Amino acid sequence: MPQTSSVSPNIPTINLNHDANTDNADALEVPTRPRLVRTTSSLAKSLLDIEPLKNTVLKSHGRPPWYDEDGKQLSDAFVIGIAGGSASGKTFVARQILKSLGSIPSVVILSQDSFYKEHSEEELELAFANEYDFDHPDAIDMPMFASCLSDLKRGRQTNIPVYSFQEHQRLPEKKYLYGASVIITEGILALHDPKLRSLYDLKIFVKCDSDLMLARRIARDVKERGRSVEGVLSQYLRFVKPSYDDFVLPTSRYADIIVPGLENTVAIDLITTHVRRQLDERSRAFRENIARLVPFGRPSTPPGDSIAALQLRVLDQTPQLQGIYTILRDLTTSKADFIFFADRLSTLLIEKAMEFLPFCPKTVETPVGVTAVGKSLDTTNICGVTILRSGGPLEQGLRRVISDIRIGSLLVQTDLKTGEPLLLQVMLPECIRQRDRAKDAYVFVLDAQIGTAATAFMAIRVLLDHGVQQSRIIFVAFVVALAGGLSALRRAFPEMHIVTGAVDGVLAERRLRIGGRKVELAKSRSPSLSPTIEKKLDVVERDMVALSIGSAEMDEDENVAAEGRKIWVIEPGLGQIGDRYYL
Ligand SMILES: Nc1ncnc2c1ncn2[C@@H]1O[C@H](COP(=O)(O)OP(=O)(O)O)[C@@H](O)[C@H]1O
Ligand SMILES: O=c1ccn([C@@H]2O[C@H](COP(=O)(O)O)[C@@H](O)[C@H]2O)c(=O)[nH]1
Repeated sequence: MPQTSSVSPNIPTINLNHDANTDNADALEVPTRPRLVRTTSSLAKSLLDIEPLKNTVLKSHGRPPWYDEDGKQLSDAFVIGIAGGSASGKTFVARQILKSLGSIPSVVILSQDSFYKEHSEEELELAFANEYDFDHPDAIDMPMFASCLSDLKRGRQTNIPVYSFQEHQRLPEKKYLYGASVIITEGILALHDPKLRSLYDLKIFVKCDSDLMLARRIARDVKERGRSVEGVLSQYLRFVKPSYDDFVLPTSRYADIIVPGLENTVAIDLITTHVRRQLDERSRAFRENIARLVPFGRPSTPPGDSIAALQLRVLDQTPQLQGIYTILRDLTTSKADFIFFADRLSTLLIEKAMEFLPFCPKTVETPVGVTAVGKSLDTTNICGVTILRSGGPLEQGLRRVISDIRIGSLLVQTDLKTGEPLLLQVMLPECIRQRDRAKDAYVFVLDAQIGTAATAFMAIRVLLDHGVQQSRIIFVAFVVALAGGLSALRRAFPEMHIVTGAVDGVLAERRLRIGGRKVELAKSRSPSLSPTIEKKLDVVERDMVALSIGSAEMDEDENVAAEGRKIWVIEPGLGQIGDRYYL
């Protein structure tokens, strides 16, 4: 008999999405504002320290765009199905694949165990007496399994059941999952159901010696699942082994690859090479493509025409509003004034955005005993989603107007190598996380500005993936650039609403030169600038860098250091609003 190994694998995974996946609504109300995101190298170190969890989206360096310039999903997630006997090493193989894939964007190991059916009192009695057959295909809710997997594969969110082996029962809570580009499904009957099989891009069967499986199962069930050796043996002889022979082993004929349950590094190398190739074929330059579609720079049509064509809801340009913008645009405005006027403006913008909400007629009795007919708003399914960090200054206005509103957040940063946006964290309010509520939700998306529109595309796509209706998304921004990605955004999402107070003409290209950790904007300055303004400019430029590269660590790529990296800046603009507000 082969020797079992007691050495646990060193697994490089970290769950950046962990908090976002909790059902803790408080965590959603007060999103954290990460100033600095850890470097890839420090991430990699932490990855080595943390045991991966099943049924959790694990991310190593963010999710690049999964949709095209029309806002449509480009490709489904890559799904691997792993079947094999109990304790054959399915989870081990899944984790090894994860480890070998290295810096893949986001992955989830979805366990078939989550889909054991709910058990009645009688069934529970049998289960605790080791007399319930958990190994028959009927024990698993295959339609629910296939439906959750299908949602995840198509990029939709899903709410999967949570199963307790100790209690032999499905728990009342559900687990929210969203955003995996690779899904590894594992379970004894993962290849049994034809509908499930049709969802896999790669089918694996882990074949292992029966004695080894039994030995491993006894060790695991006693240690982790609160069982006795006698109980495990009795269940094994009565149900596990017969079902393995009748239902599990026969599914090996559907597998693309049979992997041994021990010493399987070569097989895992082959699998990961295949998966990596498949993922490379799916990746695509998104931001570059929008720029090709609608060349950035200066607007080609008069602003009035563009505003009408783009269906922007712009605040009336009263002298009072112009006064606020003048203060906010002014480089010399103090931080205190900037915050004060940004807060004022955010309230005006949100009040305007409220026009898209469904007010209903309401009759009230006034203090003088007369009835008055008015309007009221049910705020249950109204929420906000802030794009971190620059959308934060709009939250103040939203809370002033709807005091009890739930506000979630999305952290999107620019990949320094590709210039593409990366989705790093998703923390959404409950009314979006639950599919049946998402379709009724009205969502204010808060971001300081729309320039290239790459971040806006990502935010809208996340909401649509959750089932939010496009016409119920209200994007609120302090400023938008006419000659940026706005028209592509409008073309992709014609029904969503955009509310702003300023439409600026130009989206200018700048070069960022990165030398070591020093970053400069390569735009020449007037020689007559006073030292104070020079100093201020340094701060603003540093902040612009933060705008364009987020708070991601700068890489040390030598080519980039020499040539500079291309970034886009709205002109005249307000500078880096998030940083001027917070720093
Ligand atoms: N290839 C392997 N080499 C060494 N130990 C393994 C291997 N595959 C599985 N194991 C060990 O066997 C036990 C059961 O494996 P696991 O992957 O949890 O089984 P399954 O998911 O199929 O029920 C675990 O302790 C695991 O570490
Ligand atoms: O409540 C339960 C549910 C399932 N089982 C046993 O678990 C294995 C499947 O899990 P693996 O991780 O693939 O081993 C299956 O053979 C069932 O017999 C259980 O004992 N109690």
